[in-house]
This record gives sequence, C-alpha cells and structure tokens, in this order.
Amino acid sequence: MSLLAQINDPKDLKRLPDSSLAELAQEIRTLIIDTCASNGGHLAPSLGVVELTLALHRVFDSPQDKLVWDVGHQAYAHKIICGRRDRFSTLRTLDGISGFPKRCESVHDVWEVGHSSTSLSAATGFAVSRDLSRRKTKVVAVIGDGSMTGGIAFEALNHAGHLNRDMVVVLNDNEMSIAENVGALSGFLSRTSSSEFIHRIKRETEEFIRGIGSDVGKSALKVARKVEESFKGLFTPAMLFQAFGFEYVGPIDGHDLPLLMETLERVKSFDNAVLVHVLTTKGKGYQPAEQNPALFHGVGPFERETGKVLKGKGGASSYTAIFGSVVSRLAEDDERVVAITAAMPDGTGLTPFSKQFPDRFFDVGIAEQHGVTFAAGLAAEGKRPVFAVYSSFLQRAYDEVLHDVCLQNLPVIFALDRGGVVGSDGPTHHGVFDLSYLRHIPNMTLMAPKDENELQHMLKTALCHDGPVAVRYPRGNGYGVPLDQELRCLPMGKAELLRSGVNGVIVALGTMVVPALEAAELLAAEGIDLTVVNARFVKPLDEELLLELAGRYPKIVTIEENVLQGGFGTAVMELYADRGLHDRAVLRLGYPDAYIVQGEQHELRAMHGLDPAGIAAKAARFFRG
Ligand SMILES: Cc1ncc(C[n+]2csc(CCOP(=O)(O)OP(=O)(O)O)c2C)c(N)n1
Ligand SMILES: CC(=O)[C@@H](O)[C@H](O)COP(=O)(O)O
Ligand SMILES: [Mg+2]
Repeated sequence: MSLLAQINDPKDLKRLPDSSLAELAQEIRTLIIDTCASNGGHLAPSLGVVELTLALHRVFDSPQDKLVWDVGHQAYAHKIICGRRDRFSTLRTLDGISGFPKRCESVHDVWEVGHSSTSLSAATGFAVSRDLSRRKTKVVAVIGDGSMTGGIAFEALNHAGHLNRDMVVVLNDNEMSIAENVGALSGFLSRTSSSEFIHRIKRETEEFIRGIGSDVGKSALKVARKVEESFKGLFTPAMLFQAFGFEYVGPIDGHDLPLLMETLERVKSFDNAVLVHVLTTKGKGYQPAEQNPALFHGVGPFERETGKVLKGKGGASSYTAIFGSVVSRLAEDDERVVAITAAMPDGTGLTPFSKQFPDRFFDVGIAEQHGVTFAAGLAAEGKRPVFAVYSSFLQRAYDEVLHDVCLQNLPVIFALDRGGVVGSDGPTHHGVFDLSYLRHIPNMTLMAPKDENELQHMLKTALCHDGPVAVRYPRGNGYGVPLDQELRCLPMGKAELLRSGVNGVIVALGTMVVPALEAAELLAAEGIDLTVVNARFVKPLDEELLLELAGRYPKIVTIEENVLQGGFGTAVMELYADRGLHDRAVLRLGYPDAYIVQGEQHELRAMHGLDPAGIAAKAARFFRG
C-alpha cells in the first residue's frame, strides 16, 4: 500500500515516521502532476509547496489551528492530505472538487479564495476572533512573493504588526508571480544580511569612536556617510518585516523538510506576530514546470512525459490574442497609447506589446487599484492608457474606476478580458458582474463584441472616444471569422440589426449574439420568426432602436452573460419604464443572483439556458405564452 493511501486526514500524517515523509512528498507530487496533465490546473504553484504543506500539517493541528492560503492555487497538497485524495481526479471539473480552498469541501479549508493578497487580513481576523474567545490555537497564513505585492497585504501587515497577536505568516518566496515578479519588493526579498556588511559597520563605528577628540566634526560626517551607504546594502527583508512589527525568521530552504518542521516547531512556541521567509522553487519536481514556471502556473491538459501542452481543437485565435495584436497596431499609429497589466502580461495578451514597446508597457504587479489610478494619471497628462485586466480582478478597483477615472472623465480604456464564465477556475474568476458594476458609473462607455472581428473595431472605437471606455470580451477562442485589416470606429451607442422577423425580438449582447442567432434559426423551424439585434453597447444604449422595437413588438427578449441584477436587460427595462412603456413584456436571460459553479464554459452556459437550445426553449415559451 502506498503511503498516501494511508492519509485520510492530517492526523494520519502525524503518525508517519519522519523517514517516510520524503517518499510521501514524491507520491503527492505524482498525483498532482498526473491530475493536472489530464484536467489542467495550477501545477507549478502547487508543486512548489509540497514539503511546506507537509511541514505545516505535521507541526500545526488543523482545523483547530487555522491554515489560510493566499490565492489558494497552491493548495493541492493540502487538499490531498485533507481527505480529498480519492476525489482529486475530479479537480476543477463540473461537480468535482474546486481548484481553490472551499469551506463546503472540508473543515480544513477555513478560508475561500481565488483572488490574491487577502490571507493576511483574514488571518488577522481569525487571530483577533480567537483572542476574543480566549482560545489557544494558532493561525497561519501562507502568502507568495507575488501576492505580497498586493496593496491589501501591506494594509494587513501594518495592522497585524501593530496588534502583534499570535499569528504566523509564511512568505513562500519563489521569485515568481505568474510571470517574473516585478518591483522593488521582489528584488529586496532576495537580499540576505551579509556578515561582511556587519563587520564594516563595526569597523567604521570603531573608527568613529577613535576619531572623537581629534577632528570630531569632520570624522563624524565622513563616517555617517559611509554608515548610511552601508545601511542601504544592509537593509534586509528582516528589517522590513520587523519595522512592521513582525518577528522575522529565515530565509530557509522550503524543500528541506526537517528544517521546515524544526523552524515551524520553534515558531509555534512564539506568541507574537512572526513571519517565516521560505525559499521554494516553483514547479519543483517536474522538470518542464521548473523550466517554464509561467507556462505551468495555470496550465491546460498536457502530455505527462514531455510537458507538451495539448491545444484545444479550435484553430481560431483567442480574443486575448486578437486584443494583443490590435493594441500593438493602435500603438504603432498613436504614440500616446500605453499598456498596463496587473501581473498578467501573458494572460491578457500583452506580452508581444511589452516586447515591441518596452517603454510604453507597465506591469504594476498584483495591484489592480494602483493600475487603474496610474492609468488615470497617465490619461490626465495626455496619454491613452489601455488597462488590460480580467473582469473579476477589476472588481477590486471599483472605486478607482469611479473616483479616479470616471469622475474626471479621463480616456482610460479598460480591456476587460474573461468577461462571462471562465470555466474551471469557478466562482472567484467568472466575470459575470462587470456590466452591473460599470454600467451605473457616469461617463462610462461599455461595449461587448459579438465576435473577434468586432472586438478589433471596438478597441479602435474606444481610442476614438474621449472618455472612459470598457470593452468586455470572453475567455477563449473567437469564431474564426475573417478579420478586417482596416480598423474603424463604430457609431457610438448604435446597435446592429442582424435578422428581421415578425413575431418578436431578441436583443443580445457580446458572447450571446451568435447563440441568439442560432436560437432564432431553431425557432424559425418551429414557426416563430424573430428579429435579432446585436446590442454592441450597454452604455450608451441604442435608445432609438430599442424604442422603435418596443413600438413594433410587445415582447422583447434580452440576453447577456452577466448576472441579471443591474445588467444589460435591466438597462433595457429601465428605459421602457422611464419612457412609460409599462405594458412591454421583457424576458431577461442571463445568470441568476448566485455564484456560478466551476465547469467547462459550454457546460455552464447550457446549465443556465444560455446555449442556443436553452435560449430557444425559453424564448419559445415566452413568445407562445
Ligand atoms: C487580485 C488578483 N489579481 C491577479 C490574480 C492572478 N494571479 C493568480 S496567482 C498570481 C501570482 C501569485 O504569485 P505568488 O503569490 O508569488 O504565488 P506563486 O504562484 O508564485 O506560488 C496572480 C497574478 C489573482 N488571483 N488575484
Ligand atoms: C489563480 C489565478 O488567478 C490565475 O492563475 C488564473 O487561474 C488564470 O486564469 P486564466 O487561465 O484564465 O489565465
Ligand atoms: Mg511566487
């Protein structure tokens, strides 16, 4: 029997002799690699923390002690140890286990996550709550070096260090975000205190003391300068975290299990806020992932033996790639164009831009709030910033969009990728709220293309417009439609009539336009002849056309890949209500007031009746009823 077969709970892990742990780590790695090879997943982050996970579960007593994972994309070993070994093959599939910690899956998953940099705030909350309840348990947050660049992590450090409660922060430093980590913090973390510097300081201080009594002023000045220089080099991660009020331990090798366990045992006896700096290798134990940790950060299915990523069947370019090539073309013609990403250069398609225009490309780290306001500053001074960002991550910067961009009516372009359901990442990552959280902001223009060719023109349109614009498009491939070479500005706030029918109308937005057309064909075969409109704009709405349609048809269907609350359909209903058209029946199709589960995009759309058959079925009932 394998060692792993004996582990159903962290308690089982504690029963194993130390000498078996390396073998167990190997078995866990094998299971993670095999599963990711077939399902895809966050392979490299999870492989990097296998030893750390074992050490944490050996030393601490989950679930009484709370383990809070940042992002949660590295928690596969934790899941396997904590009762999900046998279900691990269902990772990230519909009805399968989540790729992130999930409270409903296990008592050991104490904190749900998917977006980064929240662990320290959550752990502070756990620690204070424990103290208020006078319990004697431990709280441990595990945060990566990339996630540490997020502003909220520093807000928490500032507060937690001041409170100085009993809590442990494990800084998992693999010198990588998804891509190369950026900024001063990452360079700074790799510094260690050098005894050479300490000796120099000592020597210079002694010289200074000897100098007193002779030419004191001159000597003091000279030495002060030297000491200042020395201190710059001597400034280490320890000092940074100590300045925040944390005790600092490390850096230690995060793959040395005995050292990890010994260090954590020691730290467990502290009753103050302590940070343990652990150095790990992203992708550890799987050569292709170690060599290309960015590719294997979050990877689709791949060939186990070679690490060759298996491509889907579609030959069409992704929306992301089309965006990437258009933004470069726009930048060639307009030197005001600059591009920004918050730690997602590959995911947003900006890597080619970063190579072609290195001076006009900015990776701000995991700092969406800063990214938006940075863009606003650029726009205020005449640049045309394009912030390429996942829909769900922009949620974090709502106030910056409202207060810094839109209030000043600044021409920032939001290239809003991953709009709609994204698939296996699940509820934390679905971009199904953006229409609602952007539509009501004054000055905002909001559009969604029906296909990748229209995306091209919408990006051009955004650049033509002198105000904030969000262009929202989905994860995945386009339809393979021909791409116009010449980019043109679409008429602002104008929808597109795609099909004329006599029995009613469907007004669809973005990814729902093609399915709506297909549904109309299905319905035509049943004798229901519908008009189909590509809305293009959520804001400004094509009021003229919508009012005209309301004059022609008493029943109108709207379809969007957004929650219904506050979305596109609601905008249409508001228009009719505001214009006194109270007798128009509007059927809104979209996502319900609920978090959407994980699964393939097509599965999720079908589950919610947003595939052609589902649309046709609902529309048929509505128009016949
Ligand atoms: C708010 C937010 N922005 C961006 C992301 C995308 N993202 C997920 S993991 C990650 C890198 C995290 O780096 P690090 O914390 O060092 O963990 P590692 O993957 O290196 O283990 C990024 C940018 C996210 N999950 N949340
Ligand atoms: C954990 C995280 O936030 C990212 O790794 C995300 O899973 C990437 O998603 P895409 O695969 O859509 O780029
Ligand atoms: Mg990292």
